[in-house]
Amino acid sequence: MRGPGEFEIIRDFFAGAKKLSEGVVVGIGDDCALLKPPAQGLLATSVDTLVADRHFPADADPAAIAARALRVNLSDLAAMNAKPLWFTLALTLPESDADWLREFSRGLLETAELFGISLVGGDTTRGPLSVTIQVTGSSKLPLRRDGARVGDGIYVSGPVGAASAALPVVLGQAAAGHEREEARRAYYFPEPQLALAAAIGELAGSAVDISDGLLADLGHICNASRVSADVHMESVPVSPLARQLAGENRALELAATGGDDYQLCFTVPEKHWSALEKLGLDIARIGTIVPAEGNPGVRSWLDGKPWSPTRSGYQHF
Ligand SMILES: Nc1ncnc2c1ncn2[C@@H]1O[C@H](COP(=O)(O)OP(=O)(O)O)[C@@H](O)[C@H]1O
Ligand SMILES: Cc1ncc(C[n+]2csc(CCOP(=O)(O)OP(=O)(O)O)c2C)c(N)n1
Ligand SMILES: [Mg+2]
Repeated sequence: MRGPGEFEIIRDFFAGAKKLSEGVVVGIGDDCALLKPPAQGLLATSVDTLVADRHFPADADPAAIAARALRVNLSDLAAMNAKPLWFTLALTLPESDADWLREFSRGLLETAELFGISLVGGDTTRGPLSVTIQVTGSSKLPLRRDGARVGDGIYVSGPVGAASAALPVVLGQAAAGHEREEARRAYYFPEPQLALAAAIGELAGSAVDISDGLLADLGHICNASRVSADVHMESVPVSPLARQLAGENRALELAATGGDDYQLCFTVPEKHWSALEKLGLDIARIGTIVPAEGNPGVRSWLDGKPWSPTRSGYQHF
């Protein structure tokens, strides 16, 4: 049976999100969306493409693919301390499959509702499966990568290593007993750290979300801020799931370089440390910003000795 055509796909699976939300003057259906920015703050915009078998298994549950695609984009808004407003979806499909589309749009629109962001447009094309989402938010107190200063504390928002330890389970290459569901959640449903970003907005000097790996993404803060970082690996909150799935040693490697966790890494100047502590957040101090002395970079230590992971963070090329 022939699946729905391009315009039926848009009408039946995505235009249902048309209910006008804040600032949407024209949503799905015209050549552009027309949007009214909030009176205060700056607009924050970011785009991430997820490619089948590169970012998610092609045969994954479509609702989970959609959830992950929107969540990783929301994570970029969190990294800048921006409140989600609107998003667009560019969907490339190898074929038109109504059952797949129904599940995909359900996962997408449920996630959108959960995080208070509205779908305002997109593009639907035929080709190898990929999902591109562009998000827009607004920020009154943006957190940038270039705001780290010598002496700042370096923090992570929560456990790292879970999603990359979960990958072999998700791909069906490793057996998992009772951890299977937790592994699926870690990989497909990363938690965008929007509330945490709002809480630290006035205290943090810089932030980045951890997509490629903790040390690699902290390296982006160092480069942008022209500083270096000392990271004490024994302070890194290694995910218990990563420990169970990968064992102690490999879990530390995955926590340092695995990526896909979408926790935030951020820096806080000393004058704000006591205010940060008073917030009572479940975060971990993992190191200190130090002078670049030539090349900005991240140095990691374990029990006082230099420690290097056996691989670097994720790079496409
Ligand atoms: N093809 C491109 N054209 C223009 N800017 C790009 C392109 N690819 C990435 N960038 C920009 O380079 C920076 C780093 O990109 P990336 O590592 O993908 O960021 P993130 O990890 O936050 O998604 C971002 O500011 C992004 O917008
Ligand atoms: C099937 C599959 N294989 C491997 C990975 C691991 N992986 C792929 S891309 C990536 C890094 C994050 O993606 P990227 O496109 O670099 O996002 P950005 O840093 O631009 O936000 C990781 C850890 C995965 N998520 N899924
Ligand atoms: Mg990347």
